[in-house]
Amino acid sequence: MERIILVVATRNKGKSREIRNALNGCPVDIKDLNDFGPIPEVEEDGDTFDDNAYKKAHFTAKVLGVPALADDSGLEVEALGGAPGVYSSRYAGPGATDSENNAKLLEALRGRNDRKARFVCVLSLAVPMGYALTYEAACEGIILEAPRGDGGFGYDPLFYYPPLKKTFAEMTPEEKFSVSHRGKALKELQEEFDKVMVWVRQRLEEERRWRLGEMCVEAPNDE
Ligand SMILES: O=P(O)(O)OP(=O)(O)OP(=O)(O)OC[C@H]1O[C@@H](n2cnc3c(O)ncnc32)[C@H](O)[C@@H]1O
Ligand SMILES: [Mg+2]
Repeated sequence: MERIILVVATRNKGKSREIRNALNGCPVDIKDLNDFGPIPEVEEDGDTFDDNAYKKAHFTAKVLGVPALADDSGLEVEALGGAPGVYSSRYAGPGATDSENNAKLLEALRGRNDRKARFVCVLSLAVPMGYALTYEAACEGIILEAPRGDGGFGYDPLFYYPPLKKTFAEMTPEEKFSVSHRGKALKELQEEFDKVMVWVRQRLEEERRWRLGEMCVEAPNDE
């Protein structure tokens, strides 16, 4: 049987590495956005991780004509009312670097004792016609007063995970995968991967027949 192509729809190298490592060995041909010509960026204007994950996955699947897996994730800090949340990648402004975002977070929490936070990850796997599967997970921790460790990406050096007494940036990739928001969501996807591939094949077949006018299926609402 022909292998399914799955494109990992992220421009974040840290995320891409974690997702590709997790799916390595799964019966699918993993591609990333660099394997295709340049495609426009999606505007991440949804109010929730869920909305943005679906938007990125569906847009990419539609443009490239192959199933796509997107990740929308971020950090929710309790004392900041859940900020930076869906704005995590641009907390310090459009195009902000990880260190600018981290500096802004430290500033926002300066002098605060309540430093509880959680990382959230929503994965959306969409086919070109718009059907999608969703996986979601979170991981709770504490925001430190200064960065520790040089692994990982994003807010990892500030995110301390008490059960392992390490920040995400001090963990090996395997340790981070075993406890992180993205690791947990990816494990759920891995566990039912065979079923997911059956579902994808069915949707692609429906789509093919639908294009040929052989059947009348209702496409889900497109945004
Ligand atoms: O949209 P794509 O192209 O996937 O890449 P992005 O970096 O813009 O990703 P998001 O829109 O989902 O923003 C998520 C931000 O949250 C942060 N983040 C998410 N997961 C993280 C993790 O595992 N460790 C550290 N920071 C993380 C990081 O700053 C990301 O830029
Ligand atoms: Mg983004």
